[in-house]
Amino acid sequence: MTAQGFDGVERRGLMFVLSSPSGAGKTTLSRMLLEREPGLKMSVSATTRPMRPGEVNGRDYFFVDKPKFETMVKQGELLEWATVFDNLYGTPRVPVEAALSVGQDVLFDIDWQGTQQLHQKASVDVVRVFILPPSAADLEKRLHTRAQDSEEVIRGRMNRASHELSHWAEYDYIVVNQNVDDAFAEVQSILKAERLKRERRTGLTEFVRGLQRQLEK
Ligand SMILES: Nc1nc2c(ncn2[C@@H]2O[C@H](COP(=O)(O)OP(=O)(O)O)[C@@H](O)[C@H]2O)c(=O)[nH]1
Ligand SMILES: Nc1ncnc2c1ncn2[C@@H]1O[C@H](COP(=O)(O)OP(=O)(O)O)[C@@H](O)[C@H]1O
Repeated sequence: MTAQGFDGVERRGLMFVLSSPSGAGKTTLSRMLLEREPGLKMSVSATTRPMRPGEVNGRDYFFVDKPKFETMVKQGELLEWATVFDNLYGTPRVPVEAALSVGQDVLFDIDWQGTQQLHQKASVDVVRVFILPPSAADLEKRLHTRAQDSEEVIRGRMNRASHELSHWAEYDYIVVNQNVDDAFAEVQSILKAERLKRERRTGLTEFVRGLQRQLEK
């Protein structure tokens, strides 16, 4: 599980988690990260929720029915899974392990339940970021401008937001998404700094030994 840093020092891949109340901006920030950060691969979840306009099966989610999802759970195909808004969501295990094994970092857009499960399994490799909206009014406005859900679904998402918010303290970093470019810069800085953490940089001992050999010549 090693990646090569820009400086040539090997390190372990990391699992970068973005969570937030629905509508706070996870999807937007994830897309920006994937566009600008080479070496980062999105984990595409499986879900039983209906596809929204503009979504693509296999890109945004693997859209499956409930029996298929339950089979995936039984066969141990999911790294974590949870019920959110009456639908089932889960992370397929194989693509994540494959990406980490070739030295890529993996980005997850999952809720607090999935984040807890991932952290229990791989704590040192998991970086947890929680995105907050600047206000409840902004959150509601964003859910409306996204124009992908019915009034009833939006009401449900707003009702759940306060419950989701209550899990903020289980995360390593908190970003308020007021201006999207500022929030993106903050999320990107977290990723860059986490990639440099000593304990992930498995190649450091060898690198420093090489430096010492050069100095002793
Ligand atoms: N535990 C878990 N949660 C997921 C997974 N995929 C998506 N979610 C979460 O499910 C919630 C609903 O996602 P979605 O229906 O796409 O609506 P969104 O909130 O507008 O992104 C969000 O909080 C996602 O982070 C997953 O694989 N596992
Ligand atoms: N900082 C921001 N300011 C204004 N609108 C935003 C901002 N960030 C995201 N949005 C918009 O809010 C809506 C919800 O964002 P989205 O990324 O889908 O949220 P989530 O994935 O957390 O549900 C989208 O229409 C998106 O374009």
